[in-house]
Amino acid sequence: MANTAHPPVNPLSNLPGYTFQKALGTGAFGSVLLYRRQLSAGGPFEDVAVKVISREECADFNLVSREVHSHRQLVHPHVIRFKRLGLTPDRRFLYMAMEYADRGDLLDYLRRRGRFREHEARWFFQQLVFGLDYCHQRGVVNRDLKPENLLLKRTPDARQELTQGDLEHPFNLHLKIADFGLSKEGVHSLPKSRVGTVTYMAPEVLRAGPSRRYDGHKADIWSAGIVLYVMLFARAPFDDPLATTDKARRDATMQQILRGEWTAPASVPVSPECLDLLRGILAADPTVRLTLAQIMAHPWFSVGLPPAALTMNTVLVRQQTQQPPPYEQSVEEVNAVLLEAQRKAGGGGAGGGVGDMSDSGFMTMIEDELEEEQRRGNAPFMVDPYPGQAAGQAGGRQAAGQAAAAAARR
Ligand SMILES: Nc1ncnc2c1ncn2[C@@H]1O[C@H](COP(=O)(O)OP(=O)(O)OP(=O)(O)O)[C@@H](O)[C@H]1O
Repeated sequence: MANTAHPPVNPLSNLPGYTFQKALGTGAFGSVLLYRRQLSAGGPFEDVAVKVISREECADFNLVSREVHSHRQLVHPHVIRFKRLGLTPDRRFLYMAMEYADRGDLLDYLRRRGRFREHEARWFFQQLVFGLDYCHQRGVVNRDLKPENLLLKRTPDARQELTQGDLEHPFNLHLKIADFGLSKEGVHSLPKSRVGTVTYMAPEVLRAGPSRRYDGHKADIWSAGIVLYVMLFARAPFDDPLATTDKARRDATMQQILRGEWTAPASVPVSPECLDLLRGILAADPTVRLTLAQIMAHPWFSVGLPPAALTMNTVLVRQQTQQPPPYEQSVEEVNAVLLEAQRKAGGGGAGGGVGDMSDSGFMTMIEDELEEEQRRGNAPFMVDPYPGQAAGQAGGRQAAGQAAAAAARR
């Protein structure tokens, strides 16, 4: 698709306090850029990752609104923190400033380092599960968990001796869930997530359609299980690497997922407890799949965790519900930006309104994206985005618990 509204190199050039550093990457809908910003006049600086979304190409502001409001209220050590939504000085782009994860994503790290040892995989998996459980308790499902969307950030107390060349040791890294779906249906007409890998999708997601619903929480748990498998074995449980085209590979992968049959490579030694957990998570039938509470109670998962880590999320959610954490922008300010973006862009997508979003209404804002797609007559995920086209044209365990427990106290 012609990108008629490609952002300039430095779209915030006239925004006081923001200094461009470098481009971080490009997603389905726009760019992500690194900025250094001054928090107050003469005050300290911080690095922020800034997502830039073209207003012209944004087809559904309602969806953007929901994603922004979801992300904004997630305040957790294992979730990328949302900071601010605004319009660029030229008014052509929405920008979203977020916490910057300075060590790239889990996929890149895995590629460079090779498969993790079991205790290293557990370190990251514990963080993923804590972050995911928090999101679910706050009423937010992710539906796009994959190593590319799990970002890494050097821990403040990282130990120099744990670096390996230019690679940090896993125990120096905190995992943070990113990407709350801004790239999905509505923001761009051909979302990359639909085109991209099906590797992390649960069988019930592949089967979903207008008359077949699925539970997004269970689907997230499946995806987390695939992430664990990939960390342990550096390959996906469902795949056909010998397929000759991308489409054939995707089709074969989907069939394998639907059959729900997977094995662990015999060449990689993994403990029986770990395999038992994987079997519980990668159960094709979502009704027998382990819940997050069951995962957290599993002997393989809980190794090295202080008891407080396991109750942290409940405490945190209770505290945040009673007294919302200090957000940089009020809900009214965010809504004003969204309304402004929508108005000038000529009305935006279906429904349009953003006025029903409030802090108190947040907990009722549970996953209804599927419903929305169904209303629009889309059968998500079973759709081949390129019908009739050839493929290729489309262009320290203890520390985890301590971090968790410390966050619970904050
Ligand atoms: N908060 C962040 N800190 C550091 N890097 C980030 C941050 N957010 C995104 N990035 C990086 O920017 C790039 C683009 O991210 P983005 O989320 O837009 O796209 P994507 O995940 O590749 O695709 P899609 O959004 O379609 O799933 C990725 O390489 C990602 O790792």
